[in-house]
Parts: sequence; C-alpha cells; structure tokens
Amino acid sequence: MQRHEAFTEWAQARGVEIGKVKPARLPGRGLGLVTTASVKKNQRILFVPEKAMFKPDSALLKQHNLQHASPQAQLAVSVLAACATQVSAIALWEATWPTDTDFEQGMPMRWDGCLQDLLPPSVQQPLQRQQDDYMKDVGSVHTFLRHARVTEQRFRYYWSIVNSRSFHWKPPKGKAGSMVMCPFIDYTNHGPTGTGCNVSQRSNGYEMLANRDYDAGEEVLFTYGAHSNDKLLVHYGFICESPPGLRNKDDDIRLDHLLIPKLDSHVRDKLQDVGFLGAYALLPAENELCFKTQVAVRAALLTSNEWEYFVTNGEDMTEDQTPAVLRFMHPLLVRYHNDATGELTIIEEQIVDGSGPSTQLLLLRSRWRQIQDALEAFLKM
Ligand SMILES: C[S@@+](CC[C@H](N)C(=O)[O-])C[C@H]1O[C@@H](n2cnc3c(N)ncnc32)[C@H](O)[C@@H]1O
Repeated sequence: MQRHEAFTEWAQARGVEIGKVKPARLPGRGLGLVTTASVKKNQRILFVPEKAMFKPDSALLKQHNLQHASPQAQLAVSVLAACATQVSAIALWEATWPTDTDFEQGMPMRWDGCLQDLLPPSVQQPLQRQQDDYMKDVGSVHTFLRHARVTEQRFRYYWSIVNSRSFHWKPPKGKAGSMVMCPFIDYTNHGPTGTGCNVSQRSNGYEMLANRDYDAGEEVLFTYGAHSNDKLLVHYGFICESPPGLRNKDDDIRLDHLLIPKLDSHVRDKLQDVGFLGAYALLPAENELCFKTQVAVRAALLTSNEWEYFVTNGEDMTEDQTPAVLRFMHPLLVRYHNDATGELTIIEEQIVDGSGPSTQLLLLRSRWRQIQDALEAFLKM
C-alpha cells in the first residue's frame, strides 16, 4: 500500500481533508475506502477543495482546437497530457488508478463480440450508445492524437479513467460547469440509493458526510446515481449484488425487446405521442410492472377513451384491467425466463470448462441470475 500512502500525503498537501478513512483492496471491487476508527453520523469524512481538483486544460484545448469536443473527451485529453509530461504533477495520483487490463475485463465495450453477444438484450442499447459516444470522441481528438504521437489505445485508457472517476463541478457565481477529477474521493465505491454517504458540492469543494454511524473497518460508499445494474455494467463495469432479503430499488429488468414488437404501429404512435414508448420494466424491489408497462399494454387492449382515462388518472375507468395486463405479459415473461435459463447454461458451461475469461463470465452470470430471479419472483414459479 506504499503508493497509496504516498498519494494520501500528496492529496493532503493539496488541501484534501481526510477523516477517519483509508484506501483498502476489497474483493471484487478493486480499491475502496474503509473507516480507520468509528465514525458518527453526519461526521465529515472527506473534503476536496476546488484548488485540489484537476480541471480541463483550457490552454491545451484552445491550442488544439478542442473546445467543441465533448466534456469527457476534453478532460481525457487534459489528463493524458498531464500524465505524459516528464515530471507529471499527478503521477502519484495516477499510480493509484486501475490498469487498462482492469477496464478490459470489466467494461463490456472492451469485450470480444462473442462475450458481448451473451449480454442481456437490455444492455445492448446502452452499450451501443456508449460505443457511439466513444467513436465520436475519438473522431474529435484524432488530429490531437496524431500531432502528439499518442495511440488511440492510450486515449481510450484516459477516456475510461474519466468515465469512471470524474465529477461534475459547477463553480459558484454562475460560471460554466465542467467535468473534473477529485483526488482521494475517487477511491469511493458505489452503493445503491440509501446505502451511501452524503456527497455534496459546497461553494469551495466537494464534501462527504457519514450517512450513519460506522464501526472501524467498514467500507464507506456513495451513490453515483440511482442506476440500474444494466447502466452500472455498461458505464462502470460492475453490478450491485443485493444482500439476501434486500432488494435494490434502483434496479429494473427492462422488457422493451419483448413488449415493443407486440405493439401495432398505431399503438406505438399513440404511446410516442404521450412520451410512453419504451423503458418498460419489471421492478424487482416492488415485484411489479412499472407504470409505463401498464400504460403500454392498456394501449393495446382498451379503447382510446378508456386508455386515456388510465393515463390521466392512474386507474381504470371501470373494472381493474391489471389481470388482463398480466395475461398479456405472462407468455412474454415466461419466454424471457426461458431465454435467461438458456443463456445461463451457456455461461456456466464456459465457466466450468475454463474456455472464457472469468471476470466477464461472472459478471454475465450475475446479471442473468438477477433477471431470472426477478422473473421467477414475479411469475411465482
Ligand atoms: C470511482 S472508482 C472507485 C474506486 C475503484 N474501485 C478503484 O479500484 O480505483 C469506480 C470504479 O470502482 C468499481 N466499483 C465501484 N463501486 C463498485 C461496487 N459496488 N462493486 C464493484 N465495483 C465497484 C468499478 O470498477 C467502477 O468503475
């Protein structure tokens, strides 16, 4: 842990206030922050002043005409350039970051096509969007990379660092916000809504307060956002496992690939008009279909008059149509359950015969099991 001690001192010298926490290696999640002593609720755990943040290098961006590149591309190029200087001001920080091999294993955008094919259908669309964003960013920094003699692989590494460790900083007095890197707080892992410390922007920096009392040696988390596991997998390369008996309210099991093909084009148009086309989901924490799904199936089953009444009031005009919605959805959900079982068989076989890379296969197995469990609980199989 020598490099972490050196980085801790470096961060403190730049004004980062570090309470009773230190970095530690944690199984299955790389590094994280753990308490070194008991901590009381609302106690300050960390403070990262604005002056310690790494911001996009506006001179460099101007020099290479990159002012119109995306905020992520701008920050990635700035970090890359800072790390490439002979005496890098952030070398001690960089030494604490994950390696490119870590990204290769965790991030689906880095996986082989045959592993990507094993991802649930609900992951394919966000993955495609991320790949499109990346290609757009590569396009906008292409000339800079050629000029600086930097390979695309190197840019991709810093793009991934920024992707998984940056914050949004909105300076006081109405100045434009930007993506920034915040030293030390970026050791913190994610926990679903309600399980993490409170991180908020103050006028002069980012502050982390304890959300509850902690004993020494417990991991502290914060919530990157109320993200489903599909989103966490694509964006950050991990999945949150719910402890037994506890359901993660942020997660959902998307059903678009099952439901949308079952809707006639005039039904889709109707749904599009009211902003209800797509993002259909089974909510595992509530063990129910989301409101959008209820609306979409009713659009296929009811008269326009009855359907509009439901959209406006959230309840049916006369008789409760929930049983009819369930009858409509039942065969689709059974089919998805069978698909999950089939995918899990393929994944298990590859895990057992050791023919595939294990981290990726374990991630795939976790997500498909979550889908299978949620469908089983809903269908009461
Ligand atoms: C801001 S960094 C946190 C520090 C990171 N674990 C490390 O080793 O440097 C975000 C990355 O941490 C990992 N991570 C965060 N929360 C996690 C969790 N709950 N379970 C597993 N991995 C997690 C993911 O790889 C994610 O991209």
